[in-house]
Amino acid sequence: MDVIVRPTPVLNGEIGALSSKNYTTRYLLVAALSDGTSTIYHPAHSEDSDAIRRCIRDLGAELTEDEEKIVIKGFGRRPKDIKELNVGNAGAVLRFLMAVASLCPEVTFVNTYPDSLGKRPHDDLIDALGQLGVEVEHNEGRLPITIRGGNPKGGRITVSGAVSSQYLSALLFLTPLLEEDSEIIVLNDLKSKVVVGQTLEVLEQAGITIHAADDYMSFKVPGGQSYEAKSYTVQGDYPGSAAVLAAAAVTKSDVKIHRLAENSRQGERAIIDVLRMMEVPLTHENGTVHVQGNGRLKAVEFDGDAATDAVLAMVAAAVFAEGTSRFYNVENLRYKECDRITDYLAELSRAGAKVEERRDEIIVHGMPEGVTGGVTINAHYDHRVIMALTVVGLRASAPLLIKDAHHVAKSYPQYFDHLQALGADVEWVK
Ligand SMILES: O=C(O)C1=C[C@@H](OP(=O)(O)O)[C@@H](O)[C@H](O)C1
Ligand SMILES: C=C(OP(=O)(O)O)C(=O)O
Repeated sequence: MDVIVRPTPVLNGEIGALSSKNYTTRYLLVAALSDGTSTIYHPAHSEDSDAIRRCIRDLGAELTEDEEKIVIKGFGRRPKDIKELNVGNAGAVLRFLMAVASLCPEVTFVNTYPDSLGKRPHDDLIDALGQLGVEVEHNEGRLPITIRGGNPKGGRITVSGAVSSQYLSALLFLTPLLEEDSEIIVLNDLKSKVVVGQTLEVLEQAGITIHAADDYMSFKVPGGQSYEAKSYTVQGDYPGSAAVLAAAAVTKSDVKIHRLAENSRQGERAIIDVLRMMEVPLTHENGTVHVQGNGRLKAVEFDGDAATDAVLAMVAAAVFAEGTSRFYNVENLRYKECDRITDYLAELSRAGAKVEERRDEIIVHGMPEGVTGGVTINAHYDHRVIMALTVVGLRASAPLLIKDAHHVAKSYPQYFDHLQALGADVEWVK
């Protein structure tokens, strides 16, 4: 399915934020790793959250769901002996479950997105699991991957954080369940460090003790722990909402998004600060962000690693700013659903934006007069590319046709419904 995005000068209205992808993944996982029955209120509904629902059910968790909540009876440290898991295109789900699979005799993760998740590297996690005595068969660090676990005991593990924080998070979920104490040492920097804060927050809520160094480069994990069964409430999602906020920032708007907690640990909360730096009129009070855009924005310089999943939306806003913006420290955007530097900038250029890439930077020469548009965009299987190009299309002279825009459902199936509700001229076409 494709989407046509037509120029839309004005956006007005209110929406509730979608539920957080990252917290939904984590709460479903810790509920599955407990022996009791947990309840998760307002879980996300998307392809990635369906993927973890499906996989933990395959591993032996019992799930019952209604409109408001999901009740999960976990499998604790004894997942079912199953042969195959399909995580769809969900990177975090794959990495977290690769660690959990080391409690199973033999599980194969199949490759259903050869051109997206199938291209992403997992070597650093494979190496770390190897140190625990887990045997991993793989295709040059990529899917399909077979894990032959059995009985890892714990101990000293080193893991590189240079490509993704998800490898470290995976080990933090696994090691408390092992018989012996573990020490995890992070080598070569740690990208997306703020997301590890979300992992630690959820582990603490699940009754797990971890001793983390302040810089998150080393951890002491007591072994023999059990996940407690609990009730959790999923907060609103900043990465997805960042795209809607960017849309409001580049138009004349009066837009409110509710359910975005001011004190959230999501790094992508920085979209608010970045839009403020761009001099977009907005307020953030009582969980509601209110943007009253006038279409005028100023260029910014920003360390994108602090808000990994909102950088594409920030860049889309910068396309219309006065001056040159620079988003630095973003190399790990290259290892996502597509290469979010080269592939994304190719699509932005096609739409008429003036952008330049470095190995770890995105540079945007702002065009307050707007871009030409009138072209077809390749989504590269990437929900965040789709959302960001939609923002650009709202302020193009001629419509953008985004091919395969249904991949937006990886994290935000209702994205185009939300934009339509705010008055955006977007339309699904076959
Ligand atoms: O732990 C997580 O849930 C995530 C970590 C981040 O990935 P990296 O650590 O690979 O940057 C983020 O981009 C991804 O959407 C979700
Ligand atoms: C990169 C993302 O997700 P994942 O790594 O879980 O596939 C994302 O949601 O933008």
